[in-house]
Amino acid sequence: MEYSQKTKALGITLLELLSEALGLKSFHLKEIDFAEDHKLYCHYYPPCPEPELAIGVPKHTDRNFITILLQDQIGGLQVLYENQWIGVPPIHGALIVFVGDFLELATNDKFISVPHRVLANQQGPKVSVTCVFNAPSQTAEGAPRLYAPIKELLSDGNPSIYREITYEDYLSHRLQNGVDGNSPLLRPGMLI
Ligand SMILES: O=C(O)CCC(=O)C(=O)O
Ligand SMILES: [Fe+2]
Repeated sequence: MEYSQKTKALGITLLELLSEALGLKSFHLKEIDFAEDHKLYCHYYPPCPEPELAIGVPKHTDRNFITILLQDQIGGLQVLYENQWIGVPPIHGALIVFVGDFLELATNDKFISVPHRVLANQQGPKVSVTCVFNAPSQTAEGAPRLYAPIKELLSDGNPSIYREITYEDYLSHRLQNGVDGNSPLLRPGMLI
């Protein structure tokens, strides 16, 4: 409970800093409901006798605004950087922050949602905790919530590259991707 409250507060601070980094007022991302739907998930990875034949979590991008991840000392998290899987070594007390697909969309690709995966491991069990800031599918009035790049970030030199979409549109593109793990934002139906 306390961890949940602290990570929520950290997430809000991050949203303020990210807003400023984008040249927006510090409350901008928070005010467009980025901090509204906050959840905590615990992952348990049992030790795997043949890790080369298995995967902990397959390649994916996160379907939210941001993820704050706490990993233990076992390791196995990798990010895809320039077509190579790079290990993210565990550092005691450190948190990892992922930009999710909806922040990539909102910032018109200024911030990129990086594909990542978790390898299976002979050691273990491994545990991790993720705190996610989700993109609500509906408005407070119950209408489908629309997502598009933030207008203040767009200009003639930086036109919107994404269509206005609902969370349902996003999910259906994500499901069409099957198991390739690529961001649904790369699909033609998302791009203008
Ligand atoms: O457990 C981990 O290290 C990462 C989990 C993850 O990528 C996720 O929950 O989206
Ligand atoms: Fe993830």
